[in-house]
Amino acid sequence: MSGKSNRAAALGKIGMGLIALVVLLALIGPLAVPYDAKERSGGPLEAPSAAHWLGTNDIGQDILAELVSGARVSLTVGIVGAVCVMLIGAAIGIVAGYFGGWIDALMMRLVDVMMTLPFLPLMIVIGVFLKPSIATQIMIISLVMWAKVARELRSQIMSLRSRGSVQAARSMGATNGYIMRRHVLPGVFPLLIPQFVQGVNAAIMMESSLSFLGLGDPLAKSWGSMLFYANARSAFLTEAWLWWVLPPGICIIIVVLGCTFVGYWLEEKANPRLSAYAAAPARKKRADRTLYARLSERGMDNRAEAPVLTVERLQVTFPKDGGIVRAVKDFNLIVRPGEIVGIVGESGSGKTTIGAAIMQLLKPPARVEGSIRLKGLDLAELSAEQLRRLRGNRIALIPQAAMNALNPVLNIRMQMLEAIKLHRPMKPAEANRRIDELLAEVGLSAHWGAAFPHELSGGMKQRVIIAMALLNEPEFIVADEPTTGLDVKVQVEIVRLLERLQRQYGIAMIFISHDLPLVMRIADRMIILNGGEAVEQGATAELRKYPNHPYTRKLLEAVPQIGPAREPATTV
Ligand SMILES: Nc1ncnc2c1ncn2[C@@H]1O[C@H](COP(=O)(O)OP(=O)(O)OP(=O)(O)O)[C@@H](O)[C@H]1O
Repeated sequence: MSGKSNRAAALGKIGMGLIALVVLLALIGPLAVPYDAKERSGGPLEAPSAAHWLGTNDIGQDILAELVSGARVSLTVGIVGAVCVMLIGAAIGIVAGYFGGWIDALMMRLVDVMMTLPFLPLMIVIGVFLKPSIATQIMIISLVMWAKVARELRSQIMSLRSRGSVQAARSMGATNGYIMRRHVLPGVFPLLIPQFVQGVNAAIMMESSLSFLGLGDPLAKSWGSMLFYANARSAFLTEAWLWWVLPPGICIIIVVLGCTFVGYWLEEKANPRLSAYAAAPARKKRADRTLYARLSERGMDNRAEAPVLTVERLQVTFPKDGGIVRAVKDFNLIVRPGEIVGIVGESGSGKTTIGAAIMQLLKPPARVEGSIRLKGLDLAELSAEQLRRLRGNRIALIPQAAMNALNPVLNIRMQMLEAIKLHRPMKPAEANRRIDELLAEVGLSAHWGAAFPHELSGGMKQRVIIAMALLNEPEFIVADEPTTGLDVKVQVEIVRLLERLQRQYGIAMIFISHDLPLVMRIADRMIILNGGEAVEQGATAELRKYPNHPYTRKLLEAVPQIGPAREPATTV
């Protein structure tokens, strides 16, 4: 967990402690009969005598009782006020953001008007007009605060509405009610909680201000009304302020600080990207050090480094119709640290078979010959248990069809938790933090962890698969057609994401695809495969400029437009 998240959690605990203190005060409130300052003579307030504090003088009540009673009023107005604000603001924000068009235009103009109205005169006019009471205070608080909530939620809903999964659900004939329930509301719900806490905070402040202005219920003792009476009876001018101004002031500060800390913590929890982004530079630095800084320190490029993966004379055959299919013929491959090697070839050329052979996933009757070494470790010699420990841990696969790779009956977080548990014992809290961090890395907010695969668009599922592949920080990744079935825009997003993460973590990777332009975007080196045979290989830029083999030339000619090739990793 990042330092920032630690800080947020610590502040959250302090905040909850402060709020618990005030709630305790509010709970014992009924036991304390408030001292009725109104009944006292209209003269200046005094500092209480010792007898007063001991409850032995004729007033018979003390400031403490008033403070305790005030906690009830302030909390009630704060919570009820915030509930009203959230209900009005959320209803208007969600409807405007979801339906858009003229409904949105109309509602947002109303929001604009509300936000430009001068707050203080409005409060005084309404308060005087409706007569001071708790109900009036709640009404003023709701009226003044809903517009901000509506505006923030509207923008969230607009971004959720445009997500691929919502579009897909709509294209499958899902009703507005279904989309709202399954896609939109689950997306905004985590944001409502921190907003509510902040709302309570603001409402308590506003209640104090209203009461201080004399717009509070004259019969209900609140901290604000204590300040009102303190002001009205000159306590601010005498030493009595210490007793009549400081205690309610401190109570207000305690509850406001408590809500602010809890709100901050909840916001971090609802949006782990806030902390993930803060943590990102440290992570990058570490990856840079392991890969690029290390290389420049030695004055060597990565071609001089020991390969992460070495494949020598790989042959794969399948029995078919009494004969055999030679799916891979005499294939050689070297992948060095931090390198992406693209394997390109048309359908049936043997790409997936090579990936499966590297992952040791081919079973008889498939026949595999040759050697596959991960940092010198001969994978063919490992036992089934050793291989199990290796897969998903030191080497990971990003499979072709993300839709089939995810378990439809488990939510994303459960699947990611299982992937971690398979390889390393981790406390649930730590594992969950790792999951949130990885989801944020692939551009998904933490609440998607609770989603089931069918709730995710193809691109989102592929992001989840990428996050799962990275969970245990593998040294090597086989990305087998990781963009199949995705539209062109999402394909580019996924490739950029893979490239960023690969650079960030310094992982070696093979990127398998039939899509030559896509491979050229990401790969440092490429291998052109035809009929199970590597017909040509070389640095991407070289191969593009000077293709030797007729098949490579044919493939290049078939590409209408090619984007700039990725610079080799060695030039960094
Ligand atoms: N389990 C199997 N049994 C028999 N033949 C197989 C098997 N798996 C693959 N092959 C054959 O091996 C050859 C290479 O298949 P492979 O799936 O590796 O190609 P590919 O380049 O990945 O194709 P695509 O891009 O369509 O996935 C094909 O001729 C295929 O028919």
